[in-house]
Amino acid sequence: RKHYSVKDIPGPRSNSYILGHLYDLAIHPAGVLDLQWKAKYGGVVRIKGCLGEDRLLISDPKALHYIFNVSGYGIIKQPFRRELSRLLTGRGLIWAEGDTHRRQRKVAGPAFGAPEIKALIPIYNKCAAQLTAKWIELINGNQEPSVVIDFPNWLGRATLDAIGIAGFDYDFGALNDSRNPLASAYNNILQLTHGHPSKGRIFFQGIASYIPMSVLGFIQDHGRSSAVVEARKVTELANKIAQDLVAEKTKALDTAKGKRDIMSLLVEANHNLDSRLHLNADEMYSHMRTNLLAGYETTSNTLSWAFLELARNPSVQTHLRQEIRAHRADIISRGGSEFTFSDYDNMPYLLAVLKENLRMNPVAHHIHRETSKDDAFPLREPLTTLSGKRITELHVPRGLKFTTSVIGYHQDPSIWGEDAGIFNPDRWLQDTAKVIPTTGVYANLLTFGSGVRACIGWRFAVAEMQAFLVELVENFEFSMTDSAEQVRRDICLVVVPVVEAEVEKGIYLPLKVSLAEPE
Ligand code: HEM
Repeated sequence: RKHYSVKDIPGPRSNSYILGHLYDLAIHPAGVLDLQWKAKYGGVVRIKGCLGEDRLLISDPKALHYIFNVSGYGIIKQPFRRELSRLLTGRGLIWAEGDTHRRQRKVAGPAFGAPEIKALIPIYNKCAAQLTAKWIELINGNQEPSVVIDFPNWLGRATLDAIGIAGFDYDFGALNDSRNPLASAYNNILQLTHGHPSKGRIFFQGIASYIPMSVLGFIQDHGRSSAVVEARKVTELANKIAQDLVAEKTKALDTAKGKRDIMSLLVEANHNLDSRLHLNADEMYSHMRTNLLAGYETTSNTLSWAFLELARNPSVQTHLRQEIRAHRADIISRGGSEFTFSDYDNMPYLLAVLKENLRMNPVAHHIHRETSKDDAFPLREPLTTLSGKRITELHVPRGLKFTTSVIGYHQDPSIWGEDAGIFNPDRWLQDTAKVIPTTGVYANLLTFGSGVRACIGWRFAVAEMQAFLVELVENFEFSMTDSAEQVRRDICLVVVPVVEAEVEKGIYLPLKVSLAEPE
């Protein structure tokens, strides 16, 4: 065990024995400490958990490649985090580990392939067009030529509708304020359950791995704290709706074929499988809750950050609008009316803006893991230990908790160039954009994770974001407001915009929106 220790790895001092760096990491804007520490200590930093526990914060590309793409199920999710996730998502993909995960993924994966997502494009286009119609109404009803729009609120409702219809053939009616109980339940669920963590909650999470799973499970199933009670209510409601949807889709198997939503495809795939692979009823309901939670606020907040970047960079906005209009003219000239999957994929500047936003604004800025055995992480940058040894391989003990720093990796100048900290879509149009592939399922980025546990919905999210960007940038111009100038990146499971002087508003990003001038 002597050789498998991280005690000799340099890192910042902690001022709190009880909370280590966990509280600092939770209250600082996302990524700030990661970048400071990376600049000082390099791609592997020793940080403190609760009660003096040693952990690591890792952004070294070779180590990340090993963790995500080589180790397979040898590196696991932290068990207490899986148990906490069970409360909101049940025993679905986010919770599952090892063979159970492999089996679930095999059944669920095919519904997220490229042809399946291609078929969903008209749904995303329609949801984006509905949002446009609403904003035009607001602008027309206003004396000024522009209105101030709270982006996460509007994009949240539009993307909830999109995932409802494309994911389950279920209409939340969120854009139309239909007061659907499930929509209200999921609206801001993350802020309710993960926002403004107290020191007590951080300490609880820090030591949760020492609490037996059965006790943790009991707290979740019977606890009285408002976050836990609310999460149980949401679960009950979502399970009931999932039950009805699965029943309806199972019935539809014998009659009307042809539904292409993710859940219908899953029900169909499950039906055709032999019983060893089968998802049971509980797993099917969990799958719906998992996709709702994993696919909704991630997408809407990523889009909110994209529009902030566009408002800050008017020339990027203009360039993108020109590309969209040229493509629109093409589509009309060939007798079409809508953007298709291949239109979106043949718009280099759109892709550059999308990727640059995913690089600068990864909403899952930390991905947490644990070693399941004594292990060795290879390093790209040799590291000098506290005792003066120079190492190119890091021996880590079994049970070590560590965090991969997505922002640290995304802003590594040795990969992305000296201007790695700046939003610059043009980098994706240059040859240097073909950087040596390191890790990630999309664009060499870790925004969607990588390896066996990579985001199952990344194609879904990319296509959906393309549809919203194209529709909204074609129709509107976006500019900054005083509040938007003070936006900071708060951590609420995902990274969300919060206005410094208006914290009480929660997730909030007001931008000025006016009709785009015709060409
Ligand atoms: C911009 C939008 C999105 C981002 C940034 C994102 C990010 C991520 C990341 C980083 C992971 C890996 C977590 C880990 O390794 O611990 C993940 C997993 C997952 N995501 Fe996404 N996601 C997005 C959209 C979606 C959508 C639209 C869906 C479904 C419709 C979805 C479903 C899932 C599921 C089910 C998992 C768990 C996969 C597994 O463990 O096998 N995500 N996502």
